[in-house]
Amino acid sequence: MIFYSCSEPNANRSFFMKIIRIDTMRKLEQQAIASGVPGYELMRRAGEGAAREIRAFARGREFGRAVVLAGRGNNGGDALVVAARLGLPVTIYATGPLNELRGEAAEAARDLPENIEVRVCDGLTGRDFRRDDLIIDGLLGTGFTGELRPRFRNWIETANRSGCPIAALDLPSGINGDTGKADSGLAIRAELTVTFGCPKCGLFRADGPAASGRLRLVDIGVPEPEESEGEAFFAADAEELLHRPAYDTYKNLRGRLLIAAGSSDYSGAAVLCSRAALRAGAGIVRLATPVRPYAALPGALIVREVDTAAGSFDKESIPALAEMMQQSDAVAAGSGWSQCRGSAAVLSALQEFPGPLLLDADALNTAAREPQRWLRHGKTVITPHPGEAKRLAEAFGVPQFEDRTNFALALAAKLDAVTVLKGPHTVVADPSGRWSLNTSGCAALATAGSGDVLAGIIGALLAGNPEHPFEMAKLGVFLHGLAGETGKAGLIADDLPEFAAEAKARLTR
Ligand SMILES: NC(=O)C1=CN([C@@H]2O[C@H](COP(=O)(O)OP(=O)(O)OC[C@H]3O[C@@H](n4cnc5c(N)ncnc54)[C@H](O)[C@@H]3O)[C@@H](O)[C@H]2O)[C@@H](O)CC1
Ligand SMILES: [K+]
Repeated sequence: MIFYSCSEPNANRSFFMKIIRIDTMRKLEQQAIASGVPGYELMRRAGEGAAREIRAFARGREFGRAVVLAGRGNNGGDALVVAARLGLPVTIYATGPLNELRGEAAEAARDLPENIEVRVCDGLTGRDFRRDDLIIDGLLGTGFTGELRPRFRNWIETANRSGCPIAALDLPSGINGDTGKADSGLAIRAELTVTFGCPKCGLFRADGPAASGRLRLVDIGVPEPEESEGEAFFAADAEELLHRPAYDTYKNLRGRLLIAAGSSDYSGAAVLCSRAALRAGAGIVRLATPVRPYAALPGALIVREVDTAAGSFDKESIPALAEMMQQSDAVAAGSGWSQCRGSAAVLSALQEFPGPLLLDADALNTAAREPQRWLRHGKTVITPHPGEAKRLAEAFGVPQFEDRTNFALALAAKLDAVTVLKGPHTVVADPSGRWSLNTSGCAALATAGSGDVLAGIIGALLAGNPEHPFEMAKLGVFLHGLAGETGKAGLIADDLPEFAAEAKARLTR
């Protein structure tokens, strides 16, 4: 309808989001070179793309200098390309003389502008970094094997200890690209990792997520991989899903969302969820809530206080909800509910909604309390954090796999619901067996109310595009992650809806 221009999502639409192993990446590079793209051209694309992403990362932050750590392999070659394009004063710390580099890296060294300072260093100390430095990690990429050599331990430890933000190229140095393990117990801790061609498995496994931070992907023009270890969701995927609404659209067409949220204890959750839904582009948002919140409500919101006996949704709320469901394209429920004896009956009533239903927070805890009442078949999105997922698993007899992807898939299959298992690289799993890992976001999202905002964003997307809950859940999680990234120090959940709207606007064609 609004966001999605195709009638059916194409499972093979964006090959570049396939997560692959290192040997597959090497094969793709060789294929690209064999088809006539020079190796140095691939490196140039990688470096230029990384510089673009790093400039975006640095925008609004006051870096005085970029310190580029360059190893002797092609990861170091990428770093030299980046150094020339950052638009910041640059100092390169190289592990060896640049005139000893080979292959594409030697070509990058040849093209390095002469005015860039290069220091060949054995070891680094804290004095080699300034407070306002941005560090670029081009020490080790996919060629890293075995134990870190002592000199690299010193470089990585010193960079991590400097307190300066680090942007890693392709992989955080020290992380095994396949297993994600920091085999020597040490790896660069990056805030941003810009990876090239296809995302590597190691970014999503073991120590990889904590070491790599938010991820960006640069398309360097390698062919589509045949092998894949899974899917990851990047900006290009969001761009594909987001389209400007038609000029002659109207509010009903942009999606009508009913939010059933809040209680006398948690009235703010209803406000966060509603605000997020409005900012995410729902045409009409109606809030059903037991208690009028203290916090200021957006004027655009339609609010109805529902009857309850105890200040949280119960049997008495059902007639109002049923009436409001008839005016809605999607329903999002559970944020700030708190639980009472009557909430199970409310959940049963909501499950009769024929369109997409998103269930969050205490709606999920309610389902876990009375699993025998679960009626839904399809068109459901659940957004559990790990604690809620555990309760659901116990109630519904779902094996609690340690691997989060398998766990989310098992929940999705059992409940016949798109499952958004929240955490670093949130997993979105579809009952069909498809799954995707999110790549946006940062620690700032681990804050009270963040989940209420996520529920509102996905709810709005579902209302606008009810036929594609899996795609809309992935998109909503991605936008929510970007919103967290744009936050300044002291970000709170109240800031997220506006930031999510800005992120969406940047990605909308
Ligand atoms: N080949 C290509 O076409 C492209 C490669 N690209 C870049 O090239 C990288 C791969 O390049 P390389 O294969 O040259 O490998 P890397 O540059 O990742 O690593 C090789 C270097 O690491 C050293 N090394 C390996 N294990 C070590 C250890 N345990 N301790 C310390 N040093 C160690 C090696 O001696 C060598 O100097 C990718 O990660 C990516 O950044 C990109 O430029 C895109 C195109
Ligand atoms: K690196």
